[in-house]
Amino acid sequence: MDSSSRSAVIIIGAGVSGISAAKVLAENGIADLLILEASDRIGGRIRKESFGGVSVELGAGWIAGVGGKASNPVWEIAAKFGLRTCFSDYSNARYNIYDRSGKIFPSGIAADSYKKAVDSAIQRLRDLESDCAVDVPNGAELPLQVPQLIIVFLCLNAEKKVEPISTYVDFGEREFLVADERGYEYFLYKMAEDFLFTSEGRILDNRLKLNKVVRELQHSRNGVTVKTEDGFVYEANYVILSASIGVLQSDLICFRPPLPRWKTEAIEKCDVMVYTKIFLKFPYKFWPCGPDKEFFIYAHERRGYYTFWQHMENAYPGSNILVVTLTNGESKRVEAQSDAETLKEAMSVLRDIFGPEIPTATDILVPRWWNNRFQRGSYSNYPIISDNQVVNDIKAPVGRIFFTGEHTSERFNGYVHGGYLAGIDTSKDLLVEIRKYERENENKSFLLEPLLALTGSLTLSQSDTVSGLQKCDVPTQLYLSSKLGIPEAIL
Ligand SMILES: Cc1cc2nc3c(=O)[nH]c(=O)nc-3n(C[C@H](O)[C@H](O)[C@H](O)COP(=O)(O)OP(=O)(O)OC[C@H]3O[C@@H](n4cnc5c(N)ncnc54)[C@H](O)[C@@H]3O)c2cc1C
Repeated sequence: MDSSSRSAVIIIGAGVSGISAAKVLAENGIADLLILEASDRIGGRIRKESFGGVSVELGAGWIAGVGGKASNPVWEIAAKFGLRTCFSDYSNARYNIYDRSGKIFPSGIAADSYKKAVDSAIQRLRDLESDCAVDVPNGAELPLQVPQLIIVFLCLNAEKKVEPISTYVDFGEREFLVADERGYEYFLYKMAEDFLFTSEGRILDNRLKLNKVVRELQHSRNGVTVKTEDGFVYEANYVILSASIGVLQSDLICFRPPLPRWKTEAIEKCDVMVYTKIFLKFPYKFWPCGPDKEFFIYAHERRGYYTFWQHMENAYPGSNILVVTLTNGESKRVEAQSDAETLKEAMSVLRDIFGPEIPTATDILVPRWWNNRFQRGSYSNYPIISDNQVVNDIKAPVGRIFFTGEHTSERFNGYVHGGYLAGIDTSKDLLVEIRKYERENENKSFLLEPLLALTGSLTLSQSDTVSGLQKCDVPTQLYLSSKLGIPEAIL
């Protein structure tokens, strides 16, 4: 058992939603909080790693939704802390489509194919069969993080309820790649600095506990007992759980009593998207560079086979790094094989495009989001045609357990700003609950004391009225609660 006493709130997970939730609580006077994080770092799906002499982002890489009528809060924070970013102009990707023989599709055909791809996406949406990828020539597949394709959905006027992508409607259509040696996660450290004790860029506050894998949440109307894999037990009045939808779908965390059916059904309904950026380091550049060449597409008959490429010269000139993006089935397939096998496949694609003479990559980095038991995927993906009930149920608290994370954001799920805003929302909901509880208890103590004095059977001090009542016998409880109209609170 950990020596720490009961906390007001335990936050599980130190990704962007957990940190923003904790910050709001701290700013509102809940200093007695504890953050339990399974991994050895904060950031969750915001994660940098040194590769090929620069800092690359294995998870979130872009600040998506910039330049619109409202300001993206993550963009504002990044600007405040001077995070280095560069604009990603995807618009030319359509003119850089290579076939298997390395020939670039003539711009007319490419544009036409692109239009077909867009039409195909619309059709698939209308058929309610969208699986987050669309066809390009030869049946290749593009990940839907490519904004132009996402924008397509904005224009949809389908007869069913097809929601536009709120990020682009609200915050704008521009995307900026974070290209900062301190990493995207730097803004999280800066946020944490506001309420946790830090020194020389490190968080030293013992309210943040790393390497604490939560395995069990035992909850009742009196509080939550949190058990971690290393055998520690923590008590809290409330818990905020920010684990991803993939983790909620797995058996990592056991709930006692189990979550109600409406909750588990909603959790199961949300798809998990797997999105993988594979980094390749080369001794020198052999791909075309320039402002309209950052992205290129490989059209292969197999859907999603090493389709979407980006060079990192704009972000880090001279880094000689290429990134290829895979999704879902291809991501899982590649995660299951050795990096050497993946390197072989990627090199074969690049030799198709640029010829046999190109050098072999000297290094490869393959993130494994699907097999990471603290993530189980990259981000949530709600069925495009659905009502808000699923997300509302996923977000709804169960007793004293509150849920947060990008998957609980009705408008911005799947994005960093979705996680950030979800953390704020969840903490605000919890604060309302805490204040309500405090008010009710103040009223109870105020009303109970004279009443109890009258009965002459109990003598309770004002401070222990509620906990004391739990010790008295059931008839007395029933009597008092019916008198006071608070049946649930003291039984
Ligand atoms: C490859 C990839 C690319 C992406 N690209 C973009 C992008 O370009 N732009 C964008 O805006 N978004 C992008 N996203 C999405 C974005 O990263 C997420 O939406 C956001 O970071 C999620 O934050 P979160 O706090 O909800 O969850 P997380 O970051 O997953 O935080 C949850 C935390 O809970 C911890 N945890 C899990 N289980 C337990 C447990 N049992 N006990 C204790 N701790 C636990 C985890 O370790 C994690 O730290 C991308 C994601 C991925 C993976």
